[in-house]
Amino acid sequence: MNTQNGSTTDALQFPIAVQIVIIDLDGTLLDTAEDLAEAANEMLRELQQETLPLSTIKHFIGKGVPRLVKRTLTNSLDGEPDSELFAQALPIYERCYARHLHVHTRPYADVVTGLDRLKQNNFHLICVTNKAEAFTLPLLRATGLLDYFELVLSGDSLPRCKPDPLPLLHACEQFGVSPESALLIGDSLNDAIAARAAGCHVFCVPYGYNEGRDVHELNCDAVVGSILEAAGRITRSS
Ligand SMILES: O=C(O)COP(=O)(O)O
Ligand SMILES: [Mg+2]
Repeated sequence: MNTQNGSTTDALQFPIAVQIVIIDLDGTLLDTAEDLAEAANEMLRELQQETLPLSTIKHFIGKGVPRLVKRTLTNSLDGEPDSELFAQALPIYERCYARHLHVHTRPYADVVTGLDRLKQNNFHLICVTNKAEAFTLPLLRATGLLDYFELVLSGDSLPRCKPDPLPLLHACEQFGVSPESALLIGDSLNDAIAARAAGCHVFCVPYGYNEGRDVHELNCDAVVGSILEAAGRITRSS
C-alpha cells in the first residue's frame, strides 16, 4: 500500500499503462506568468490602483481569468471585489492580455521533446486548461504547440472547469477510454483534485503555478521534472 500524501491506493507500478495524456497549459506547458502579470498590472494602472509584483500575481494563477482579476483587484486569493469594479476591470484585463498574450510566454524546457516522445509512442494528446478559449487557442498556435493536441478544452468550453472532473471525464468519453487509462499532467491542486475525482492518474510538475501549495504535498502519482520525464514513466496500453 502506498500511504504517501495520505492516499491509501495500492503501490503503482511504473511505467503506468495509459492511452490518453491530458496536459494542463499555464505552468505546465507554457510559462505564461509574465504576460499574465503585465496585463494585470496594466489593468491596475488603468484603474489607478497600485501594481503588484510578479511573484504575487504568480500565486493568483490557476482558476481562470475572472478569478485572476478578482485576486488582483483585492490582492488576496479569496478576495471578492466590489461587483461594479469587477465588471469594469474584467474587459480591461481581457483587452490588455489579448495584447500581451505571447510577448514573454514560452514552452518550458523539455515540453517540445516530451510532446514529440508522447506522439512517437502513439498517445492521444489533449490539453485541458482553465484559461478562456479566446486566449488558449491563439497561444497554443503562436508557440507551435496546437498541432500536437487532438482536443483542447478551455475553462469556458464546458459548464464546469478544474478542479471539477468534468473536462477530464469529457475527454475520456470523446476518446472512448476509461478514466484509469488516462493520465493528467498538471502543476496544481486544481489538477490533482480533478484527476482524483475523475479516477485518472496524475503527475505534477514542480515548476508551475500552484496557488502556494507545493506539489510535493499533493495527492498525485508522481512529481516529474518535465513532460519528457513524464513520457518515460508511462507506456501505451492497447
Ligand atoms: O488560466 C488559469 O488560471 C490556469 O490555467 P491552467 O488550468 O492551464 O493552469
Ligand atoms: Mg496550471
